[in-house]
Amino acid sequence: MQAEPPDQSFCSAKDSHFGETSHLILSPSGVICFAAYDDFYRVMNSRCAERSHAFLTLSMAVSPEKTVGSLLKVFVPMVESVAILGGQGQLAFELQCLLAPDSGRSLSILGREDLDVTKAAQVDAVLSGIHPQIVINCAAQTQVDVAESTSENTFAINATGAGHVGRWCAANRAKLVYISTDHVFGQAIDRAHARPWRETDEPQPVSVYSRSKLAGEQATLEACPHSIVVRTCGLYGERPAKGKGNFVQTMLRLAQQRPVLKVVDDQWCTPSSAKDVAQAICSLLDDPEPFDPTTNLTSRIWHITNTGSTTWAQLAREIFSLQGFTTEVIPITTAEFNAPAHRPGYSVLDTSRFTQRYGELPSWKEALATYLQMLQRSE
Ligand SMILES: NC(=O)C1=CN([C@@H]2O[C@H](COP(=O)(O)OP(=O)(O)OC[C@H]3O[C@@H](n4cnc5c(N)ncnc54)[C@H](OP(=O)(O)O)[C@@H]3O)[C@@H](O)[C@H]2O)C=CC1
Ligand SMILES: Cc1cn([C@H]2C[C@H](O)[C@@H](COP(=O)(O)OP(=O)(O)O[C@H]3O[C@@H](C)C(=O)[C@@H](O)[C@H]3O)O2)c(=O)[nH]c1=O
Repeated sequence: MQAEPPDQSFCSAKDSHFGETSHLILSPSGVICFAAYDDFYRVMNSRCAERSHAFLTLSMAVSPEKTVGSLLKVFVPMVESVAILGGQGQLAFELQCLLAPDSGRSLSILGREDLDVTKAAQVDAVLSGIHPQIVINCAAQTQVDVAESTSENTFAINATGAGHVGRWCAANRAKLVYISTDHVFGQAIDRAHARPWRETDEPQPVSVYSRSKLAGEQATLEACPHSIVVRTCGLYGERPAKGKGNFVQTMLRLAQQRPVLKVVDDQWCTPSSAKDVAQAICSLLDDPEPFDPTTNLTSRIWHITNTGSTTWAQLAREIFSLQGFTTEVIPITTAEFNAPAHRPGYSVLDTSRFTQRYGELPSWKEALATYLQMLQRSE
């Protein structure tokens, strides 16, 4: 096979598998050449052998100071492919924007109609047809109140379906990320004595949705040794879910209809930008350590939200203030809102384990301002 003529529109991406000194250079045609390092061949050989990829070695007269053009010594297919399940959802949209092909990975976006996680045979057939090295399971029934009256279906998706995906990933040595929720910490505790929940704290889910998500976490971690769980909260993204929307866009919509809105003021959490959380998930994907199968189960759980905490009523006020709306927010209690599902009184997540290793996400106020500016630009 004749090597492709080098073109200069390469981008360089550090590859964490080979440490800081090596660079992978991605050509637009999707092959990867590199500044050669001996260990690169050893690992790449084994990787490509695993995937029965052609591993073409051309002449090997390589030295780091040569130009990209002369460094075209080894062509390898894409080294990692990613499949995102629940691919038509809010978080999946942000992930696919970040994991686009020029990030050095190939991407499969699988909506429910492409892959229904409740159907084990379809999970096996579709994933075996793609053979992703990384699976991000964003598939879920996320309508918390609807879940109260659809327990069987909710568990089939959020828990049993997660197990199907976990088993395929285990059998095919794929890394797996399961997205979970702050709602697993359902206990309504006194705000004055509360501290953010750590990954090692015992969950106390109080709704069908939160119980199904906790079961999904357990199914994932037990089925697949190379899996992690990312718990987050109150996601708002550019493409809200069909059935659920997101709180920010709901508030913007209701404010157009009513001058006064009643919003609960006794649920403390950290509503987060789906884009920021997706960026954080990409940090985890770039680091092999979190997927180390020898770590214990809780070490494979990561809390990721923007920083700070608030109530939904305070968030609503901040939305309207930033938008210059005069909408009045009347604080009410969860009991007064009287929704079908119980919700945590305090579900602020302690994200220090993630931030110590990868850095802090923006504050919830900064994230909200950025999001609203994005919405205004896209109008
Ligand atoms: N939204 C939030 O505030 C938070 C979400 N999370 C978690 O993050 C993840 C992503 O959330 P988000 O993007 O907001 O959710 P969305 O509701 O936007 O997306 C979920 C996607 O899963 C799909 N889906 C539903 N059932 C199945 C199935 N059986 N097989 C395959 N796909 C299915 C849905 O498809 P369809 O549209 O056809 O139903 C939808 O596109 C979920 O796991 C959620 O529990 C965690 C904390 C907060
Ligand atoms: C629309 C509205 C909601 N609320 C309350 C209801 C609820 O307690 C809170 C948030 O409303 P939402 O409908 O956004 O929320 P909710 O379904 O509670 O959102 C949850 O979604 C799932 C998927 C998660 O994983 C959680 O992290 C959380 O984000 O605000 C009001 O008080 N007034 C209103 O006008």
